Amino acid sequence: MRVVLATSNPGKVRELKAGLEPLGWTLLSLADFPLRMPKEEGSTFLENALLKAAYVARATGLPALADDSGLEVFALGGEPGVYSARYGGRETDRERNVYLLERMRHLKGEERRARFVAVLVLAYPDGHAEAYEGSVEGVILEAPRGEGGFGYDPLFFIPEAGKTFAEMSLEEKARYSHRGRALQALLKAYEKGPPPREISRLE
Ligand SMILES: Nc1ncnc2c1ncn2[C@H]1C[C@H](O)[C@@H](COP(=O)(O)OP(=O)(O)OP(=O)(O)O)O1
Ligand SMILES: [Mg+2]
Repeated sequence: MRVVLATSNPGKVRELKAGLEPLGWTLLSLADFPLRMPKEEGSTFLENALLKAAYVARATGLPALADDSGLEVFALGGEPGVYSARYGGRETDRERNVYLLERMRHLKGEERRARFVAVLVLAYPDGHAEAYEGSVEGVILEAPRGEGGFGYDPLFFIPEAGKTFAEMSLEEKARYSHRGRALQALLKAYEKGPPPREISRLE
């Protein structure tokens, strides 16, 4: 199967390519189809992922896989959530990390718990779409650690691993991460070919 990765985020492309390898799909990207992507105006990760995947599937005539994901800090009522990519209007990952630390300055210990959520939507040109979700809990450190990954990875610490996502290899991050878990769900659904449509159609 030929599938277009409907993301402009190089960090996501890297993780999706590695995670989908067992399926043997031919993966294309937005570099192969220069499209102007729709505004992500949904109020949930699912809505935004569906918006992106459905748009690219229609525009290319090929199945398309989109990822919408974000960080939810419990003590901040789920911030930054669906605003993770533009938190505080900050333009770069580094600036958004600084902004998040600022917002969390008053929070100590258990109050720094957070989760990462990823929703993958695989949309087909005929309008059929499927969603796969993954999440992981961790703690937001008081200073960044590690050079790998992207986004809030240098601040997101997994106690069980004793590392942030930015200190993990691609393989190790895939085992723990929200996106890795969503990919595992997709892989399981597709291990014997496309799953029956009636159980996976999005309304
Ligand atoms: N321009 C924007 N303004 C406000 N919020 C945004 C904007 N773009 C994305 N978001 C929100 C939607 C998502 O839930 C969250 C994380 O962004 P997300 O779209 O997953 O990452 P991304 O934009 O880096 O990759 P992608 O190319 O896959 O869309 O931030
Ligand atoms: Mg986006």
